Amino acid sequence: MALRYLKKAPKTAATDAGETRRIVQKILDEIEQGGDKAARKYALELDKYDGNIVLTRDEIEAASAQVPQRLQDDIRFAHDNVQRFARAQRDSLRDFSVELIPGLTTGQRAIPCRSVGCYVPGGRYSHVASAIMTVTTAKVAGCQNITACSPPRPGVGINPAIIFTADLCGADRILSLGGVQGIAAMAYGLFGSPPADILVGPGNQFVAEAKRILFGRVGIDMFAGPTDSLILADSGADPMLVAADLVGQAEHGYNSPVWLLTDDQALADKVLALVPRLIADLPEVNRMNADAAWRDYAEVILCADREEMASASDDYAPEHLTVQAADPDWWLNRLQCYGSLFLGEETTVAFGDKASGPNHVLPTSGAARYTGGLSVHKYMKLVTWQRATREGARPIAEATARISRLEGMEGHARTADIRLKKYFPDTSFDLDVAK
Ligand SMILES: NC(=O)C1=CN([C@@H]2O[C@H](COP(=O)(O)OP(=O)(O)OC[C@H]3O[C@@H](n4cnc5c(N)ncnc54)[C@H](O)[C@@H]3O)[C@@H](O)[C@H]2O)C=CC1
Ligand SMILES: O=C(O)[C@@H](O)CS(=O)(=O)O
Ligand SMILES: [Zn+2]
Repeated sequence: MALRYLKKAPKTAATDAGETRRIVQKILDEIEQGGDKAARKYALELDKYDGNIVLTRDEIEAASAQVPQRLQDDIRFAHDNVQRFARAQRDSLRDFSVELIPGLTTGQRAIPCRSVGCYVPGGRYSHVASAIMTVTTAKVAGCQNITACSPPRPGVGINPAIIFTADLCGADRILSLGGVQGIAAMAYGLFGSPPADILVGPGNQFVAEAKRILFGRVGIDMFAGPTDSLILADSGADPMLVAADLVGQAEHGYNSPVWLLTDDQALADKVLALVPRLIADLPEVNRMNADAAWRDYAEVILCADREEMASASDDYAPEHLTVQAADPDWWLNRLQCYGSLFLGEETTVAFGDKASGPNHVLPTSGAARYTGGLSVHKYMKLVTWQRATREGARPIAEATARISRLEGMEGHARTADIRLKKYFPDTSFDLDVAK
């Protein structure tokens, strides 16, 4: 059966992409030319901030002292879970060596990137949890030089809880800069920071586009832009929990899609009735975000059965995927495209967002078709090495000479010839390509 849209979105992640690209490219170009001064200009223009950019130790201590003890304890609890999950990831990655043929030993090493730039979003909300996710994971990976940046609030600076968290998790430097200017400062090495080898962290469409444009010149974790979330629910799901979870993630921003796929029309109807009520009950900023996201980006789709639900879900490749349906193991085995999966109503996306351990920096806008979320592995380069004895080199050199000649690469072939001649002077080799 064809999917039946009970609610179809007029907008998608591609809406306004060209305009975003134009804006971001202009800011990047200006900051590359103008350095610190141009970055400061944008901090003033976009975030109404002209204060100190690189936080001093005194400023960090003063900000930390403003964070109430219980909140500090909660942040430490979340940090501990994220750290333990990241350590398990690091331990799943191992160096190895293998003798492929006698005398030829090859190997893999995982080497952490030296210099990391962590973006911590802070425009609409104060994303303390994002500081935990990016900085902690870089630290566990073994990165030596970690810079974090986050948008200052007008005239005041970064939210104190973000400063406390970035420092707790191991940031070596904190910059009061948001958006494209923050990303540019870390990529280009402004304000005395070393240029980043890799930029990580989530952000709005401007931040995500800046990372995308800079990719190649620096590494990036992935395209982690406006949050999106999909729920798979069957007739056994609790409509109130489904509706609350959709609204919970729609509050991220006016462009944060939420999608519901179900094989039960009665459930869909109840959720469709509940969502506007839950949105109306939110505080003002959250309500405005969720209202626009629901109106412009949300979809509710009726499917024939769970197989059709799973297949359609893989096409969306959502950042967050929640299953509120029977037989969680079936879904775990069947689903293939998502950033992070939440099985059963006892867990929910917000748990992963804030405290449970698996990273919340995740691929958006369909990027989950080809990548997972932020992990220790994203900060590590998997490099290879090889060494050989003269006997081990012999068959490799023979094959190399002939393959190189077949390709027309005579210079390559001669690097093999010269070794065979040196190591086996009394042997003659047929190193020509067969005519
Ligand atoms: N994919 C993921 O893993 C996660 C994604 N997010 C997403 O991060 C985003 C956070 O967005 P925000 O609250 O906006 O904070 P943000 O920190 O990403 O962006 C704020 C900055 O945007 C810049 N900006 C605002 N308007 C601009 C304009 N017209 N032109 C150029 N620059 C402009 C300002 O410089 C400001 O500092 C949300 O979309 C949220 O869904 C958040 C957490 C995780
Ligand atoms: O996209 C995400 O992962 C966000 O939902 C994380 S948070 O809720 O902003 O912490
Ligand atoms: Zn969230």
